[in-house]
Amino acid sequence: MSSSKTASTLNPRTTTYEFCGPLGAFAVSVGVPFLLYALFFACNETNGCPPSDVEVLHNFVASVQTLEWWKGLWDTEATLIYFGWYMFCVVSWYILPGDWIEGVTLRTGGKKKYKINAFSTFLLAVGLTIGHIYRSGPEAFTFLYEKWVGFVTASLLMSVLQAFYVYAMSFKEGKVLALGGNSGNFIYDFYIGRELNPSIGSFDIKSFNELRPGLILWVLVDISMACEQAVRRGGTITDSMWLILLFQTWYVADGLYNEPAIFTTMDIISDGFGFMLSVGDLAWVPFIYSLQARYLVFKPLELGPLATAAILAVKATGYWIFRSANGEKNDFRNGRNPKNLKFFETSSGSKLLITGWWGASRHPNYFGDILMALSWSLTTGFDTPITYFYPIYFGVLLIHRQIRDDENCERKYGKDWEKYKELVPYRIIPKVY
Ligand SMILES: NC(=O)C1=CN([C@@H]2O[C@H](COP(=O)(O)OP(=O)(O)OC[C@H]3O[C@@H](n4cnc5c(N)ncnc54)[C@H](OP(=O)(O)O)[C@@H]3O)[C@@H](O)[C@H]2O)C=CC1
Ligand SMILES: CC(C)=CCC[C@@H](C)[C@H]1CC=C2C3=C(CC[C@@]21C)[C@@]1(C)CC[C@H](O)C(C)(C)[C@@H]1CC3
Repeated sequence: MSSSKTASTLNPRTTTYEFCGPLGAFAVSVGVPFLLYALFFACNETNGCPPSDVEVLHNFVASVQTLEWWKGLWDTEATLIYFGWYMFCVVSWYILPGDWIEGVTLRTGGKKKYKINAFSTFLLAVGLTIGHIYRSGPEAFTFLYEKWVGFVTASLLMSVLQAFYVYAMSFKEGKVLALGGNSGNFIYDFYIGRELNPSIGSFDIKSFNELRPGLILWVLVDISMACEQAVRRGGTITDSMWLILLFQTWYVADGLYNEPAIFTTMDIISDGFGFMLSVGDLAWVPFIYSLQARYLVFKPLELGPLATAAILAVKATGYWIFRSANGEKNDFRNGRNPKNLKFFETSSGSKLLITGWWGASRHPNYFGDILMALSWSLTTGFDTPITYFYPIYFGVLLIHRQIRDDENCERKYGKDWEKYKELVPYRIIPKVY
């Protein structure tokens, strides 16, 4: 077989588009950076959240027309700190000890190996931060609040640079491309991700970005918001700030502690690494997911014991569903079945769970995740719809993800997937959707 024939068998052309094709890919690529800035300018202490005054809006539109305003998006110090932070994560990956574990079997028949030390990187980063605050006071860690826009720009710059790098490197010989990212259309492939697992030596770029620089930064951003609130309130923070700090730190710590579970997710198994994931991991997660904490800096809120208990109940229910569902699947995919769950065997040889959480709906983990997202927004009360952006976006993302995953599974399992759908008819919320 000629080498070009081998390449086309291994990496077939993508013939169907997701995200409404190149136009949709272009819209999201422009829309995500736009939203990152828009959610800051539409929700901050100077303009309000949302700006209520027509004059504020008018002044804002006028200032955008000046060069000075555009220059304000750039902050050299923030950029240097951000790139330093990224290097800290890379060096931690390299020097901190960790087991090397195998991911799932790739379509080439091989398996990739990943170093498991995301949780220790998290402990190191948070430990150093808390030590710094303890020594120098909360005012020493408010710079993420003060230089917000500069950090957003820096993270966008890093996302764009990485997306171009992986796109260019994907043309080197012998690369395994994502089945959905090889359309030949630059805009689409750049966005979706052309190469399945871009890496530099044993350093896997996709899983590294998904778990470390953005996810851990999100917790540091929340800590910085709590510090800013503490400075303003003479050293104390509100119960709502404690809650958001606890919830989101828990969510991140849980994801990192269960690092091996990420190797059975859709992003790692079937999606390529392109602008969608680079900007999602590096900019969107730390600077959009922390919106509630940033809001609570300038709108401090004491919830009281009843509201706190109710919000805790929503969070705990969501977490219980999310963790047990992800645990059941991860155990099962790694050859364990401690709960003795029933399954059916597909003709591809792979098995699908049909009892336990995966018998209640086809994506029970999404349901738990949405409940947790809702609990985070509830900590901000009901004065503005803007802090509810996250659960709304997340609902849309997960519904879209469920459709994409259903299509992937249909391709993988053919008629068996139809049978599975009859056995498990609900998509996300058991008995409802
Ligand atoms: N916070 C955030 O912003 C986001 C969080 N997430 C979270 O990430 C996690 C991973 O999500 P994602 O990868 O999309 O989806 P899942 O973890 O649900 O994984 C989907 C895969 O699971 C396998 N599977 C499906 N049904 C069964 C079954 N019955 N038994 C065994 N295996 C089955 C299939 O792969 P195969 O059969 O090939 O193994 C399928 O492709 C979720 O918890 C989600 O909530 C996701 C996106 C954003
Ligand atoms: C349009 C746009 C900005 C898309 C990007 C989506 C990304 C933000 C998400 C895609 C999948 C994600 C996952 C997590 C964070 C968000 C992104 C990157 C995750 C790391 C969060 C923590 C969880 O425990 C998780 C490990 C299960 C999860 C994996 C998927």
